Amino acid sequence: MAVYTEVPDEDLAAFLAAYDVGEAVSFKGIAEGVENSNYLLVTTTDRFILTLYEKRVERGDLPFFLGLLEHLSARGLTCPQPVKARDGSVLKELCGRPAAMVTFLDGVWVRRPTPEHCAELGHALAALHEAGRGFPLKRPNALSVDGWLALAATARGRSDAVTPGLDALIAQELDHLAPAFAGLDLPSGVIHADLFPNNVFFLGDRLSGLIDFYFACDDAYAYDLAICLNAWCFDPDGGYDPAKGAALLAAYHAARPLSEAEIAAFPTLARGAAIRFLLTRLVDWLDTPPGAMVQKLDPLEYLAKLRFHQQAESVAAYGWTAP
Ligand SMILES: Nc1ncnc2c1ncn2[C@@H]1O[C@H](COP(=O)(O)OP(=O)(O)O)[C@@H](O)[C@H]1O
Ligand SMILES: N[C@@H](CCOP(=O)(O)O)C(=O)O
Repeated sequence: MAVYTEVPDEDLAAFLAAYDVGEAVSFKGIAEGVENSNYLLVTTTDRFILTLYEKRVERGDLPFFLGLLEHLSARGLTCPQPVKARDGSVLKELCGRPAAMVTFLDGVWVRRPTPEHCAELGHALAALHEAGRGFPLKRPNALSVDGWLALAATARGRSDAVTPGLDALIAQELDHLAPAFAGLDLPSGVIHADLFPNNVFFLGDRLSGLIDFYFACDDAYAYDLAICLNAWCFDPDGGYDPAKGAALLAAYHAARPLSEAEIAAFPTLARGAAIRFLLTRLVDWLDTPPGAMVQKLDPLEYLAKLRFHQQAESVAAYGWTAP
């Protein structure tokens, strides 16, 4: 479920009066998503997504997220474009929440990605990294090493209830990753940081757009690629699929060549990307009250991915070597 805030008709009409988008024809809550309240709004002129930002999104981050969508759209990336009100602003208030309207993107997300989908993704991710250059606002990654340590502290003493030994494994992994990440000096800029299949739309076999930039931040480009490899290149049974990984890495490298340092760091980045989602899922798993209308995601899926990366000695473990 992702409608935390219900919007009465009269509040919607008052909100829309500030825009040149016509009048509402239909207005429906969207069940998918976890962070914010999203509505599909059809007006007499077009279709839009209306989002009310809920408590996990910092109000102070919204200019970064909305400004980034404008910056990327202006550079040809297909992503939602914030709709300007008549006064030129893109951020308003609705039902006591910060709220914005963005353009609707056609397409569907793929439940079972193939190597061809992964190649499309690799190309689009490199295009996103290139298009993000020159974006003037900065947002440090709150879910990098310091964020992982804070999440681990929140879960400490409770994780073994999810699977025995998890507390110690997390502590050992962070002892390894904290100095390893501190020693990295990789090409960085704006990254999406959550480009899972549900945030990538396809029309047929062609990628048609990217959504959900609410974890976007400044970090290493290759870390974003590692997040994608984790999210796209493992099969539902948990096995790593080298054909998907090779397709993703090759397509990315063809569009934005990876440096030797990025290639050498890839197994470390993949471990970091795995612990990041292991920890956020774990804390959500432990802290979400029974019966809450939020889909809890399995932390152990990411424990299995982490174990795979712990065995990887080089990027060759992912089925790809640089040409
Ligand atoms: N610009 C858009 N165009 C079309 N559908 C969208 C758009 N933005 C969001 N959606 C729909 O809303 C759902 C939830 O959006 P998302 O941004 O992933 O929510 P959350 O940030 O709450 O996880 C998506 O799965 C998609 O179906
Ligand atoms: N991709 C994250 C959860 C965030 O969900 P989204 O709907 O905002 O993409 C995970 O899988 O843990």
